[in-house]
Amino acid sequence: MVQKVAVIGAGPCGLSSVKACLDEGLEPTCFESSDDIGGLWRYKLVPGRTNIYQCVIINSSKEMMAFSDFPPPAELPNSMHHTEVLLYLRLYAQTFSLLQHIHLQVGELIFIRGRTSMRQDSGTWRRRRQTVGGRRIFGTALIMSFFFPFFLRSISGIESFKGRYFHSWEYRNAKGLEGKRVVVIGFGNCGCDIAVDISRVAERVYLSTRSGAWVVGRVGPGGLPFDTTWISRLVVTLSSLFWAQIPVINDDLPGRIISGRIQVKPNVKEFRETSVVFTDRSIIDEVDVVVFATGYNYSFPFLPPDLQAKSGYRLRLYKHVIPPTLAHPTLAVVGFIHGLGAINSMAEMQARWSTRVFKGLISLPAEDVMVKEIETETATMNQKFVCSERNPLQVDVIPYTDSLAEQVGAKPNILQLLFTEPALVLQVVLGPYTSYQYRLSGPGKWAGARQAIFAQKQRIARPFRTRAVSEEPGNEASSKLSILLAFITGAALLCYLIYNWHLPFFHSVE
Ligand SMILES: Cc1cc2nc3c(=O)[nH]c(=O)nc-3n(C[C@H](O)[C@H](O)[C@H](O)COP(=O)(O)OP(=O)(O)OC[C@H]3O[C@@H](n4cnc5c(N)ncnc54)[C@H](O)[C@@H]3O)c2cc1C
Repeated sequence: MVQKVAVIGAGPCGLSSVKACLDEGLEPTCFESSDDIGGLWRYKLVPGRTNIYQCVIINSSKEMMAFSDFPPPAELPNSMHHTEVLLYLRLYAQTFSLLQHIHLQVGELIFIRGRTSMRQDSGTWRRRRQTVGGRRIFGTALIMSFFFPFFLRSISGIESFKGRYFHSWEYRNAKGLEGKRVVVIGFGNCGCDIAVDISRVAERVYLSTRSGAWVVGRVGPGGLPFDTTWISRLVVTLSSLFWAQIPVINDDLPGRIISGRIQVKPNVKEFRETSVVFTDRSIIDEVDVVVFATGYNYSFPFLPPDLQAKSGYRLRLYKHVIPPTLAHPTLAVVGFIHGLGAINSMAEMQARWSTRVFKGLISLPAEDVMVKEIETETATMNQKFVCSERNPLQVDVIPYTDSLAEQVGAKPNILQLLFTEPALVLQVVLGPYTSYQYRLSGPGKWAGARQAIFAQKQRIARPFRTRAVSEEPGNEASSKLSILLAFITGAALLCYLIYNWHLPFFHSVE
């Protein structure tokens, strides 16, 4: 009998989960509470469950965020606006006929475990609300992660503050903030994006940070996307000790700081009626608006409480996916993961791994072994990364995804490829770490994967080709000269870096 799988949410992780089920011959039904697919990437003027602001541009470049068997259209820009991310998701859903498996506007869902007796877990899941499709029993469930805004209400005096304050979750655009004095609290990606956006119209923006961050631009060497140069198997292996904290991706922030439009401040100590006091005792008066870009907490309200056990700040999930305490491994959490890279490819691999666990093709260790592994991993994670309630977990993206891919049977065999296809190995090891490499072999092998890898540089270059450039001999000579100059500049830069121990394109804001 075909196993039925309930997939909750039709955001990027839900869509790739539906596809993973279909690829494995399972029968998915996806339940989406809103009226459309796309999750967070469907911009709504009125705040909904998941939200983005009007200016959001994706942090990872298009090739780095692509699903493993669906390269984005070459003509899309490398750093896509949220409308283009949504377009990509719609194309993905259409191409793989996912829409027919998705129910929209299903209302709130609660899943309860099926039981064969009072004590015996049957391993099935039953939907409690029956708005769509009547009573349904599912063999397995794939759920996405759900976040809610985290307010720093602990800062004293917020109740006496007479200005306006809100969480970044409510922010859409800078309308209404013209000429205002605004304090943005939080130096993460949202806080920095929003501070930059508001700083174009406000009188002044103050950006408060507790511990600073590395700020990285999207534009890397040669005008190419930064991540396609810096996130390769080789570079990441060589620099794995470098990233204790996920950097802030922002091209405009340094320019706004240097021009004084944004002033960086330390942590907020207290609020007064019209002013904000910082921990260095400096005070900003006549503050009109405070934006709490203080991140998100997660919650899985539809799950039984015993499955919400935590290890450190993270949920206690084996491989960050499956609760170890279930009598039957029939529930997986997909996309509850952070690392230096796009969530899409990690979540997609989690879904591929989960569906094979559901089918019994991957067997899990005994409960105590899984629990021990989770605790050890949590301890290592806490040592290596800056984890907190709002950044509950972080992984090294490549080793983590490889470890799942290995069990799926889709990890690229680099040693073997070295002998059979050395040109491909160069792309896989030195080229951008794109997810097509997980479709070269094994279950889910895609005939187009090899070509997708070889053509990724052309797809990256395509949006830059906006005009015809003449190929006159003069141009050739000047391009040779450019290469020579680039070489000399590179050598000089390297000497400078070694001397000063800095890396380009990174700005540390403390
Ligand atoms: C401002 C912002 C920028 C970001 N930028 C990036 C980026 O550049 N790169 C990146 O990799 N990640 C980024 N992220 C992270 C982002 O969370 C992921 O890109 C991605 O959207 C996660 O996919 P998801 O499917 O898990 O969740 P979502 O996209 O949030 O989708 C979840 C879906 O589930 C539905 N749902 C929720 N509860 C229920 C329920 N009870 N029943 C049924 N349906 C339900 C929601 O309506 C929604 O459609 C960003 C996040 C934010 C907030």
